[in-house]
Amino acid sequence: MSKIGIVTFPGTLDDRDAARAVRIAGAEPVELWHKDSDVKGVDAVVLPGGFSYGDYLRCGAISAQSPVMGAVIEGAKKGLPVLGICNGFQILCESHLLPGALIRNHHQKFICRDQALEVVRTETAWTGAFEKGQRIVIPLKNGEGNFQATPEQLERIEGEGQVVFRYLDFDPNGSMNQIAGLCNEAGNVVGLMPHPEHAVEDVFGPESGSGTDGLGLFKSVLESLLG
Ligand SMILES: NC(=O)CC[C@H](N)C(=O)O
Repeated sequence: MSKIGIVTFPGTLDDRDAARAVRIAGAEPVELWHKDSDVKGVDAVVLPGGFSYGDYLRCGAISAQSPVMGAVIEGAKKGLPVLGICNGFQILCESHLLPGALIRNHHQKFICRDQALEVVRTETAWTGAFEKGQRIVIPLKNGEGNFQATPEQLERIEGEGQVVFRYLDFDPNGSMNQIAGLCNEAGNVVGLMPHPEHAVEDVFGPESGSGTDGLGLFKSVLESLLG
């Protein structure tokens, strides 16, 4: 059975839901702690959402310097699949595994809603089980989800096809080009602001969409690990 590491930083909130999503998808979750200096031989890593280090300095900035991130960065460069969800996406940008930055929502408020997304890119370790252009609905909950990049970075992101998800119907935070999620050039590292781990069971998932649209990310990585 594939093993997926879930990293807990001080202030992480969604590690248990991420572990549950991994289990429902059919893999074994492995607890990783921010002080770990290796990733215990896992097949993939999830950086879950939350408020690591109380969002001090900038969301994800302190976590990006933790020992475990040294190992995650090293693994990611060799092709280890890594998924950053919300605060995890912020950590990936702060670690420079993904380009750009997440800043305060343009309306300056924390937002919590079921959000429609377009799956723009399916050639990644985490989205292969979706159809290109598929519409999915998963929860979104953050204060700093506004994706910004320099004009050169944005041109490169769009030119290389690194946009994985875009917001549909409603602009929740002012992100450039409605970008909700990105991948690195190789496609093994994916970060997104909305929370797929909260849409993996009928009874708890959003009322619109299938309710379990988030499961596709976790199923996708297992398929990609099988090759
Ligand atoms: N749900 C989350 O992971 C929130 C991330 C971060 N603390 C923010 O508010 O933007």
